[in-house]
Amino acid sequence: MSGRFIVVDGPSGVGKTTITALLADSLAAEGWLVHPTKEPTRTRLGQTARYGTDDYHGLTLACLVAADRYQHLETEIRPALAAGQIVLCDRYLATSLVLQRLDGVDPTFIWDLNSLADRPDLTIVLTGDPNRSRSRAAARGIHSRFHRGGVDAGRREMELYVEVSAELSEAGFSVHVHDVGTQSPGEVVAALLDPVRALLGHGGDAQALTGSDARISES
Ligand SMILES: Nc1ncnc2c1ncn2[C@@H]1O[C@H](COP(=O)(O)OP(=O)(O)OP(=O)(O)O)[C@@H](O)[C@H]1O
Ligand SMILES: Cc1cn([C@H]2C[C@H](O)[C@@H](COP(=O)(O)O)O2)c(=O)[nH]c1=O
Repeated sequence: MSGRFIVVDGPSGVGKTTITALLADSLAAEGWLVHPTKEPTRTRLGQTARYGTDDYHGLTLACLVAADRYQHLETEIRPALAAGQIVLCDRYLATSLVLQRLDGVDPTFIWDLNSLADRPDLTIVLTGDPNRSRSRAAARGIHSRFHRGGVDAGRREMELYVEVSAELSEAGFSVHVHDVGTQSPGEVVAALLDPVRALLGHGGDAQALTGSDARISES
């Protein structure tokens, strides 16, 4: 039994956490076993990375988030996949390729550091107006130096996510870039269900999920 590994990435405030949660609800309502999670994780190591960006920079932060990722894979993601679940992860490799690069780390080092991390079955990259994303992040609350900086910082972050999406595709990753524009969270999720259902292999027909597939909930 083997599940599916889907990650949701993109700039601060673009809506990753909101969309991951709603996507998880939609898939669960269709009967799929879903394991929503996020990086950095809620462990001591992960929280050190999430809230420690004023203390840790460059190579140190790159190694911290990579260590958290390997622990996450070993203790949570791989077991959930082995149990046939759909793992939905808020932030993953694209974040490292963008934020650590903004932090002055050579991309080759970031690729090398992550070379033994599992390749997601689908990488969703959300993009959107940097002004809107930055204001949403500010309204929600700032807990990282990467959230600070004005719209110029937001624009650079967004451009890098677009570049990194192309890099990931070239490296053989399956990448779906979605511009959220002025869509509501519900509209974003509705648009993302197409590529997700294509991955899950039932052509958008939730009724086809009736008990024979190992990834379907017993309930
Ligand atoms: N499509 C949307 N339309 C309107 N508001 C949204 C939308 N998506 C998210 N929001 C709101 O924007 C704020 C930031 O959303 P969220 O925390 O999901 O973003 P994020 O990308 O996970 O941010 P971060 O990376 O900084 O944690 C939240 O208050 C959320 O309710
Ligand atoms: C996965 C990942 C995270 N970070 C840092 C950047 C931010 O401080 C936090 C993310 O916090 P949020 O609550 O999700 O906005 O973690 C990083 O530098 N590199 C990474 O790969």
